[in-house]
Amino acid sequence: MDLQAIDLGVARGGVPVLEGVTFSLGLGRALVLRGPNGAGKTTLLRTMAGLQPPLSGRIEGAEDRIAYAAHADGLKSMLSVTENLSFWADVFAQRDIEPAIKAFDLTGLRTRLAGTLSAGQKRRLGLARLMVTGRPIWVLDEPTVSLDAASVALFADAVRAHLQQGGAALMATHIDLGLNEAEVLDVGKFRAVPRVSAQDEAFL
Ligand SMILES: Nc1ncnc2c1ncn2[C@@H]1O[C@H](COP(=O)(O)OP(=O)(O)OP(=O)(O)O)[C@@H](O)[C@H]1O
Repeated sequence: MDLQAIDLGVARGGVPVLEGVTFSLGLGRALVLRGPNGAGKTTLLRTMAGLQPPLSGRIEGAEDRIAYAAHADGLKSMLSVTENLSFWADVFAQRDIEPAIKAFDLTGLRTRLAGTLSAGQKRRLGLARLMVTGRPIWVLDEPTVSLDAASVALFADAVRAHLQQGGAALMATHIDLGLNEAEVLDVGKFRAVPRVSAQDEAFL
């Protein structure tokens, strides 16, 4: 089943940010959200991931199918790299963390406490967690922040493999990952129109 946004309205801090957002994301596909800073990409991704309710419209095909990775890595600093991944694998009733360790080049860091990793290494570990969720739809907010060119390439490979295995990815990123499969959605066209209140109309 596709992940669908249907006439979706999203708000931040009580203020409508986007409205009428409609798209469909099929398995095997990637959709990249574009738009300038503050356009509403994070707000839309958080809503799609179920972290906040929509203001209007609806979302189909999301239930228990989304793995979300945001700016904050949310790693357990006093657990090692393998312990962090095993913890997440347990949460999602998965077992094998080896493909994730390999895909994100974490082999030499297995026993390191997550709190001692560099920013880019933490990011790699945060993204590796996606693979141990077993969830088909990855929702990613600026996944390449702190990553060097080699790590961006690893990440792009992991997304490509995920799509080839029948997964899907919805992401906000300012950089081109070189994913031929990716479609682009400019959120600017869904910008919410500021409402003129009834009180203001008396002064027109
Ligand atoms: N807690 C908050 N309260 C009120 N407004 C907020 C809050 N957080 C964000 N906003 C505003 O909501 C709007 C949408 O922000 P959002 O983070 O979704 O944009 P974005 O497209 O992801 O931006 P960026 O590319 O900078 O990450 C912005 O105008 C932002 O200032």
